[in-house]
Amino acid sequence: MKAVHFGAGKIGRGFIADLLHDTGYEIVFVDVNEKVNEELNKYHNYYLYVIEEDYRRKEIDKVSALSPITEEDKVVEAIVEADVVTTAVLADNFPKIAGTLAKGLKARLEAGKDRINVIPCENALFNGDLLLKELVNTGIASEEDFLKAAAFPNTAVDRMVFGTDKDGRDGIDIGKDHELAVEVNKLVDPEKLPIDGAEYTDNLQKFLERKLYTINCGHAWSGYIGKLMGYEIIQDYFAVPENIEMTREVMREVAALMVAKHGFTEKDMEDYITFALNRFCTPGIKDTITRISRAPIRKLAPNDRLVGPTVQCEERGLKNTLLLRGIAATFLFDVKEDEQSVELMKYVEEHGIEDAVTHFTGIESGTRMFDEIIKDYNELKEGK
Ligand SMILES: NC(=O)c1ccc[n+]([C@@H]2O[C@H](COP(=O)([O-])OP(=O)(O)OC[C@H]3O[C@@H](n4cnc5c(N)ncnc54)[C@H](O)[C@@H]3O)[C@@H](O)[C@H]2O)c1
Ligand SMILES: O=P(O)(O)OC[C@@H](O)[C@@H](O)[C@H](O)[C@H](O)CO
Repeated sequence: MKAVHFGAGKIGRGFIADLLHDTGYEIVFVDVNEKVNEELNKYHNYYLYVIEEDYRRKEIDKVSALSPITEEDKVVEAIVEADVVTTAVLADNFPKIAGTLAKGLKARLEAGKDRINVIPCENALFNGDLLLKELVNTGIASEEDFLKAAAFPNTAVDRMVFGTDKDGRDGIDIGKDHELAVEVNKLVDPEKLPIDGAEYTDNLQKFLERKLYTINCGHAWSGYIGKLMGYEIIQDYFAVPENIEMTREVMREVAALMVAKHGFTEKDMEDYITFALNRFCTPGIKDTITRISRAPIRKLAPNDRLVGPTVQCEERGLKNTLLLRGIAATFLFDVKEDEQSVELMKYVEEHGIEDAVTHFTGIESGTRMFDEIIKDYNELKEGK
């Protein structure tokens, strides 16, 4: 069996390819990073190291890599021959992979190939729908044709993964726990599950929102607030018990929403928060705030991890005080190496914070939430 996977980064190699490999697929990675591609093509294997098992080494073999820039024809051929396609490139990069993927799917149709599962593994609500939209935007085929060629289930993706240099090779440290939840009803054949070790659900939104709005929200929130407190490594922030409690409180705001909206029990949510915080504090790992809070414009989108739960709490009359403060802190995330941070800072400078809040979050001026964000922003800016 053959898999084509876009994005040989940390989640790509450290999680998705791990599951694909254990399912029995040979994996062709498609990545723009020539150095990673060279190493994959030189050794046809790489290593993962399981953090909680004293960094036990696990080999992933039968791999190769192609560049979508210099070898697009070969990528298209590989898609034609593939049994499954997956992605982990960051959802912001969907427009960049869409052209090549669209050509591959069109070629499958022309070759009379069976419908294939295209499974995006990105932190974004409804990532399958988003990817399909980008494919249609290429104009290479119609939505109807793409749906004839492939199924695009939405997913939720969760694993700790960190790049590492060990044994003179580029490897990945991985957490033992993981979750790849896939919308089963959108698969080509819900009876034929394409990836072992994934979970298949017909109520993805429930699990997706719990993950994105609790783990990723708590994570990003801690990064934005932590950076203003002077931290660079998130484990240093979590080394202080008061900080853990502050993050627990913001996650509890989300938990109340998950209980009200999705019917999780309060205990389910308390356990989930504890699980998440324990993971954030795993001894021996170092995760930078610039990574966990990366791409702030994506993270400020109306249905993403910060604004999504904040607005839904407001609509249900639930507390969102800390969530609002986290949104305000995001507008102060000033990191020169992060393209979206640079764009965000420039927008605020040119248009003012009031305009920026509505522009990026969709929260209108004249609302209580808007006023709170502006108040918090001004306080945080003055170092209060
Ligand atoms: N890192 C985590 O802990 C984690 C956990 C769960 C989910 N995620 C999600 O997984 C996805 C990948 O994140 P990551 O941490 O692996 O990022 P990463 O930066 O390590 O990997 C992304 C990879 O995509 C490649 N890429 C970018 N543009 C491309 C293009 N046009 N064509 C082909 N390849 C391209 C990059 O070169 C890189 O190798 C994201 O959506 C992220 O939100 C990450
Ligand atoms: O990948 P992002 O930028 O959407 O979010 C950053 C982190 O919160 C995220 O990568 C987590 O570490 C991961 O989702 C845990 O499974």
